[in-house]
Amino acid sequence: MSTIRLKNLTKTFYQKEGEVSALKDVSLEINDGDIYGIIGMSGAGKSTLVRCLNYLEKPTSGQVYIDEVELGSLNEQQLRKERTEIAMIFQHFNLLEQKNVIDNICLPLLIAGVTKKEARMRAHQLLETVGLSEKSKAFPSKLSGGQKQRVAIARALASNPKILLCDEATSALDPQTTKAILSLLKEINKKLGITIVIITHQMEVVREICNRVAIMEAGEVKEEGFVEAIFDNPKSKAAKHLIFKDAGKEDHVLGDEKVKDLLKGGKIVRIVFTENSAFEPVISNVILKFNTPINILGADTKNVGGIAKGEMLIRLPEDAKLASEMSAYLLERGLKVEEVEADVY
Ligand SMILES: Nc1ncnc2c1ncn2[C@@H]1O[C@H](COP(=O)(O)OP(=O)(O)OP(=O)(O)O)[C@@H](O)[C@H]1O
Repeated sequence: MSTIRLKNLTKTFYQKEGEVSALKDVSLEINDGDIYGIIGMSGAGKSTLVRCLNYLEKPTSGQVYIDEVELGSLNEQQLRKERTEIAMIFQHFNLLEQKNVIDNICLPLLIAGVTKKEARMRAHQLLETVGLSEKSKAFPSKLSGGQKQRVAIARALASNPKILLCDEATSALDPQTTKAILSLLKEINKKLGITIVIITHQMEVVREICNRVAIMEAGEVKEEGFVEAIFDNPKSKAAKHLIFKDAGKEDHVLGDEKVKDLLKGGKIVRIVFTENSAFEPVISNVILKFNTPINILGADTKNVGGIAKGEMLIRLPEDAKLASEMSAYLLERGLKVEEVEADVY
């Protein structure tokens, strides 16, 4: 297990066309055993952050501490050693196509000086851990995306890392395979006690397995904290944006154009229910009490860190007084009610 501390990290790329500030004063603390999500839209700086985290990219300023060792203070050899404790998996798996599964997993062990016999034994154990024993002799071209990622995870675990960095590791996978890989990562985190950092642009990935999350936009961390707290009550525009997009996703009620149309009418609010409250009585009661229909735009239940949460998007009537009375009524019933502003989308 391992603690990661980023302190006032900046990274500026100097190019002919000008400077790009990919990271601006990023400070984060990732605790032992966390499954920590770093989420943001394309260009937010996620990949730069993760490359700075293991010093594949040297930050322009600021410090990276792994278990209180500052990576900037290490020489090349020490840094290489430290890096063996930080493994990484990628969106496109990065397996060697000309080597079979077992040889792909053996490779980092052989490079580290482990004997061939030992490496093969360990590789077979790792294949079992990732549930792919029957594919030991297959070549990557014969594997599905999910199977390739399992091999990549086994290879990453070969060096007994303290930290596993996952850079968009499920972005190329279908939803069902994504779930299976995320549940494997969760198991690895629990059983082997490895701290996991997940870089993603998908809120559902964060919801599914992360305990904490940092939301990035334009090189900055806009919001950071426990996933459940941010899901219930997002404060920054960046968090609201990601959560709102996620809310409309599963029932396909809200396509992009449709949302823009809907935002033209009365206020849209997002309501979050816990396990102990149900959608229906509250919504029926509000309709009965105010004798006014409300438009339900989408509703579903989501798994937030293992807890079932209900979520609903409704449009309140255009009459501002009535809308605010309805909001107040919902709030009084202990629901989280949050207005979705047009500029959040
Ligand atoms: N080597 C580089 N040279 C110049 N600019 C770079 C370099 N790497 C990244 N950038 C710029 O830094 C910014 C952040 O990029 P980064 O790849 O970290 O974002 P990201 O959040 O990972 O995006 P994506 O999800 O699209 O990969 C972008 O404006 C990008 O163009």
